[in-house]
Amino acid sequence: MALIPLDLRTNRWFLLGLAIRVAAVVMLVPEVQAQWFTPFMARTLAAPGLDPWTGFLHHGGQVPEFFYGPVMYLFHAPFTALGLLADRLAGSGTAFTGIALGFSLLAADLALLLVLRRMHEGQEERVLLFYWLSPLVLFITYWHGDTDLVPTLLLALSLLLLQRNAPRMAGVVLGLGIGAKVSILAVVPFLLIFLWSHRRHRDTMPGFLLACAGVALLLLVPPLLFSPALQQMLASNPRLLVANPGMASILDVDIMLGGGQKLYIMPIVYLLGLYGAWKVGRMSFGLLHTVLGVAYLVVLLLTPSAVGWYLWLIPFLVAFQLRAGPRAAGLVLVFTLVLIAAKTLITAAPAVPLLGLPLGWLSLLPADMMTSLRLNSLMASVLMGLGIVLALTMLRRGLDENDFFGLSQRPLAIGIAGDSGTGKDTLALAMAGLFGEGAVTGISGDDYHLFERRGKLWQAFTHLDPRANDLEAFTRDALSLLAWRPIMCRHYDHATGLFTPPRRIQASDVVMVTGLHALYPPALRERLDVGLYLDMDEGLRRFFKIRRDVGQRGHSLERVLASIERRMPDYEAFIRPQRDHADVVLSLLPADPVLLEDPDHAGPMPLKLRVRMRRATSLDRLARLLIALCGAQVDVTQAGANTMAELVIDGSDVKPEDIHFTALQLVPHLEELLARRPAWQPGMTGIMQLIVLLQLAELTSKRR
Ligand SMILES: Nc1ncnc2c1ncn2[C@@H]1O[C@H](COP(=O)(O)OP(=O)(O)O)[C@@H](O)[C@H]1O
Ligand SMILES: O=C(COP(=O)(O)O)[C@H](O)[C@H](O)COP(=O)(O)O
Repeated sequence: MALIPLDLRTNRWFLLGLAIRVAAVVMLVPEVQAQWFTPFMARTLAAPGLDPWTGFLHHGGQVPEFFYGPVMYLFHAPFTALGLLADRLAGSGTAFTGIALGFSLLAADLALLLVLRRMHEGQEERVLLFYWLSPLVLFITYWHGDTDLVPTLLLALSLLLLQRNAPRMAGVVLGLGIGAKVSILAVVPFLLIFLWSHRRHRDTMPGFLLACAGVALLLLVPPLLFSPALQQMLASNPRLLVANPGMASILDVDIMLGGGQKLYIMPIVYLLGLYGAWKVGRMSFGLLHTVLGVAYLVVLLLTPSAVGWYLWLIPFLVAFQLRAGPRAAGLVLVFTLVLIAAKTLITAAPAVPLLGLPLGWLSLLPADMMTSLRLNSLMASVLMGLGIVLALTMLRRGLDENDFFGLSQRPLAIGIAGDSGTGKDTLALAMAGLFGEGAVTGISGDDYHLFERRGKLWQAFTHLDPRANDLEAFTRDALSLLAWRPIMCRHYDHATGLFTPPRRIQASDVVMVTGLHALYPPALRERLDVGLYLDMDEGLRRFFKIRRDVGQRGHSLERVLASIERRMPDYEAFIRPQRDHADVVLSLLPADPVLLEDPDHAGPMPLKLRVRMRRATSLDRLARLLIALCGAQVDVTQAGANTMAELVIDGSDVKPEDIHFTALQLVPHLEELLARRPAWQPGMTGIMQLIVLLQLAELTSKRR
């Protein structure tokens, strides 16, 4: 129990679900476990060897007994070995071995709960409701006895690792999943399409694929080569391509083409699913969960599949219910209950050795009703109908949300304008941390200065004069990147005041357009999804600019002071007016202005942040969360007829994890939408990241 987090150990719903599970493991003996899995584990562990499958057949085992890969066997071995020992000591046949197998599944069950809680941080209570108390999980695992929880756990863990920017580890875990049950292979093309759809993930694809393939081949090739029995068991697995008389196969659904030829529906639907995923473009995590869930659902609906396969839906049904709210939960519950009723009609109820009762309400029904194909077909038809409604609902919801980055087919465009030293580069760098290094391409107005530092023409112009900058090229190149076209652009090196040779800049999922004039050209401004203007307190700006330009850019104090004074008219004429075109105006203010009087002050500079927003719903909720979760002081002024809504936030010791938790409250499926866990900055920079993210969320909700 020590592995279980305290908040779970004291949660009544968790304890209820645990009690149900333990009672089921002790009291019920599912037929598939009694007939197949327990004898296989008992016999092979009684005579351990490198090839348990052949050993089992030599000891009179029947096929198909355990048509899983070595990982499934190794997962259950520790628990069932203890059960076998208990049976040896008690002389109780395989009773304890069966119970031990049940507890082995309970361990996988608990691990999957923990994985889903990490995947949906901030929604742990509802994860308990939608997963831990799911009738489907209880029915399939503890009533019917399938062991699909193990590959489902590995699949969910692989998705969590992808979400946590660990693609190589995700590949290893997915390889283990394939080593548990080969059918997980069906997921791999969808994950590759997801990775490919994010330019920042493309270079991680080889690592992910090699790790997955390497682990899967290492686990499956040797046993398959050297164990004819395993070949026989896997090949006879009724769910694979080989159709077995009397048992369902994924090729059961077909259309006769005459002349004995058939058109198998499953391969067609699977390929259409891959094509659909490819056409979506940049896929959020939420949409990846949706695509995988719908793909599995379609496979399940099109094949009278084993009950266990429905477990693979669980992580995606949980994600769907968390995002889509009560109506979705109701739809999933109805689907689940009809599924359980339909499957109960055709599968055996577990034995109850302790009570000796023939369990199952079915024994109360007239015998002929049980075998009536009409009832069975009716249930299957209702299930198909509900399944199609569920699949369409999941797909619509997933596609709607996928628009978080604006149209998922094009880069997101964020503009940051402001005077020199107001924090444009600092904020752009912070936003790159939010979206992921490889996800952001930056284009800076400084690179479009017309002259180098020593140029004589700086006598005629200041940098703030649009005529001293090639704003046409700046606009043209920014729009090229936003159309996914690469550009060739030189760089203005502030360390030397010289231009570097042109270099190729490739577009990515997010394009940050920063510079003195980022909101100046109308053609550029109109294409931005969010326009930010940094309006730093002038005293603070001078303090920061002097410290930077003298310390990092090699200017003399006199030159910087003279430049600041000389630029004031152009600031008023060309830079400040951009503020009226911004969606958000961010102003860093000194929390302790006295510190500015000491130009040599090298310690921390406590800051406040004033935020003015055009699009500002849930302003009060944002303020409340910043106060409650970030420990900040917040003053709110609602928007007026001609004024923007305003927040003044004070709290320079705001921690990144508090900002992350605040963001999850405001944008619950944040990580799914960003397809990663964002890296937050401390203090007011982190708050600025949050404000920009909320603007993007507002933008998407408006587009829906
Ligand atoms: N959010 C911030 N928090 C703390 N200091 C900042 C922040 N933004 C800017 N600064 C300070 O101001 C200086 C200038 O910032 P910078 O991003 O280079 O401005 P710009 O790109 O607008 O010229 C930085 O060197 C840094 O010391
Ligand atoms: O005003 C700016 C813009 O840069 P920023 O907005 O980053 O301050 C710089 O002074 C010029 O680019 C020249 O740079 P340098 O002083 O290196 O010649």
